[in-house]
Amino acid sequence: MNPHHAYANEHNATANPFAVGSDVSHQNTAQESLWSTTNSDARLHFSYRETLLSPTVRSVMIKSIRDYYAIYWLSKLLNSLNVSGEMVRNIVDYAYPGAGTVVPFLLTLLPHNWSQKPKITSLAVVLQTTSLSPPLQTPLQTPSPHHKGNFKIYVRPRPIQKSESTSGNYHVISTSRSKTITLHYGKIGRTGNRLTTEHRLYKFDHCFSEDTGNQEIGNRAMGDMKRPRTVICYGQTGTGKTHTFKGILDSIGSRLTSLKTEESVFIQFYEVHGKKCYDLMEGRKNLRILSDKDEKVHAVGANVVEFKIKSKYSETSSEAFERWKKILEEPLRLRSTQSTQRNDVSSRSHSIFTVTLVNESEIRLEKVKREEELRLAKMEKEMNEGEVGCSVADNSFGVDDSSSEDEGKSNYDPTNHPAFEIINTKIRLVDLAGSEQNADTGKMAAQDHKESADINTALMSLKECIRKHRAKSLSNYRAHLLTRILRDCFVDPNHETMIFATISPTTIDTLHTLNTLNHVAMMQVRPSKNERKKERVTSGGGKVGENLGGVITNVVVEVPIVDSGTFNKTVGEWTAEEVRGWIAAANGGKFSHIVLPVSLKGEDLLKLNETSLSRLFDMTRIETVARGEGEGSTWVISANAESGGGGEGGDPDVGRARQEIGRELFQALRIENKHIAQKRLVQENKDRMTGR
Ligand SMILES: Nc1ncnc2c1ncn2[C@@H]1O[C@H](COP(=O)(O)OP(=O)(O)OP(=O)(O)O)[C@@H](O)[C@H]1O
Repeated sequence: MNPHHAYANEHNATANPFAVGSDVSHQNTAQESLWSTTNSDARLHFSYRETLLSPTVRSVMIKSIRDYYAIYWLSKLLNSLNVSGEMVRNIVDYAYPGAGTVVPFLLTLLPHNWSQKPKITSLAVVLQTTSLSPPLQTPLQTPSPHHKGNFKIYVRPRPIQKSESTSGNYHVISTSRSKTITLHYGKIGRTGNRLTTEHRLYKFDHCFSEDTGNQEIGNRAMGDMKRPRTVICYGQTGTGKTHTFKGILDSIGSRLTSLKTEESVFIQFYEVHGKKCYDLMEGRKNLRILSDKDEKVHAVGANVVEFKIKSKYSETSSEAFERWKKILEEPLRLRSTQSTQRNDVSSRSHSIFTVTLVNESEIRLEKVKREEELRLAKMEKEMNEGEVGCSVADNSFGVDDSSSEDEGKSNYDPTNHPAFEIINTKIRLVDLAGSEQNADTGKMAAQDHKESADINTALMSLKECIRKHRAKSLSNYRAHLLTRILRDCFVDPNHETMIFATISPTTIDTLHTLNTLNHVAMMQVRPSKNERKKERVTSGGGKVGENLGGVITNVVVEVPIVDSGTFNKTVGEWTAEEVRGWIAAANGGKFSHIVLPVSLKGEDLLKLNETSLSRLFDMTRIETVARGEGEGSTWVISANAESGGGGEGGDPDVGRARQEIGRELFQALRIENKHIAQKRLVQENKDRMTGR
């Protein structure tokens, strides 16, 4: 938004959608009612995103990210020169947050033939471009994640989309050396005049770059296919879980169909939606998930489709691969999707695909063994005549998801089910439902909220199970249907689990990305005994404990958000137009409803005290008119001034509100003035040192 747009006068009244004097309070009401259907967090998120996208904050934020890298490079270079730590600190202190200017300055100081000079020159180039290049960064003090055993965590950011960049989004993440990822988490203070940027460095088993293709992802997920494994795609809606899932499906297919064998694999594909389960291989038929006496989970009645790796010996790999794709076409289409605000085709269910590689001779052996067991059991029963067989309650997850010890066991005999015939290797691929947050749920109905809550519960259970398992304590996988299905991951030491956390690189998704990274970071670190007693980690914007396995460089920069190059003068030097521009954007737009006389300059403003400032404008509900004749009017009023005029003898509440605004305006002006004066001083010092 151009800050000047907030100022309206009679001449541009028709061009401005908020015409002079028109009452737009109904728009506020509509917005309020939308917000009232959700909770206060949503409001917070909306305003957070909008603020980060505003042009002024955007440029300060991008500069802050670049400065971070500039400082990093700078200290690295100076270190390589064996410059003393004190010197590095002094230079960095001096330069920050204007590291963009310190690079050319450094060039003037360094000898012409200095070997590192080209590097510094290229840094200057980096700083001049708008897109950020990933830094060659090593974590300064990253605690290495504990040995992760069978769990691996990968992070995959998706590329920024065209629509996102055209709406002013920019990168807030960067990956480096395949192991670390940095999230630049900007926070605007309540006054709107302070930006705090946290640069959070996380370390994982692998961090892919945005341009990594699905083939590389698939290869990583498949490994040598020798051990049973579960690959889980986890992340916020719209970050590429399904894209990754489909890529891995293709990789499995292409790996299998490259084999020269007429053997078969068996495929199951179903989805879990709330407490219901549907077979994607058979027209979304209702399924029941039951545990057998060994607590192995089975999708009872699920269609198990046989896929012959080569239908005949002469079939080529690409023909076989086409058959593979064909088999999966319908189930992929059938996946339950529903429109949300974030992603038009958003998965609101967990999809579970399994492929089982079967060794026929072992199947036969297993069958014979089972039949023998059944025969013996039958004989025993007949011998104990009169004794009633133990019938355990049906525990279809579709009906009951309680978590007692006996639950889930049934008299269902898995040997009759082909899914039981898991002999060699089983590959399970899970596309989790998107972790939708309240911020995205402005349009959600009550049913959707319930669905969202269930998804979040499932994801929390998953995280907890992984943590518990890694801490070698018992995982409560019975806590949720999803974790029951994934039971192998928590009980079978031979089972490998890989989590592909997908994230969005953009500003608007910062809070979600933070959430995803924090969660997967929590999964990767085995909690110590002490930590288990005293859990210090909170998610989202809260404080993050060291056990996240990441490093947080918390850099606080006070930035006069309004003064981002539009004018670099002290308040006393502002023209009337600059005054209006500042008023429109200062303190997060808090004064944008104020209309000052058009001729009021910066020096006039500084002469006014709090009371005189508050008398400059009149606050009535419908229309706010500046004091001077024909000097303009405005369309919205202070949140504090609900009714009536604020003039002498008017509503005392409005009078107080007006005084309050006057006081805040007075303070904001002084803070702004101080910022600009400080900045000017720093610049003068630099000029003096460089002899300009
Ligand atoms: N790595 C990537 N490269 C290119 N495009 C991608 C990548 N990841 C995601 N996309 C694109 O982003 C969009 C959203 O991706 P996708 O549907 O896979 O997200 P999702 O996380 O599965 O969302 P949901 O949870 O709502 O299903 C799609 O148009 C997809 O093609």
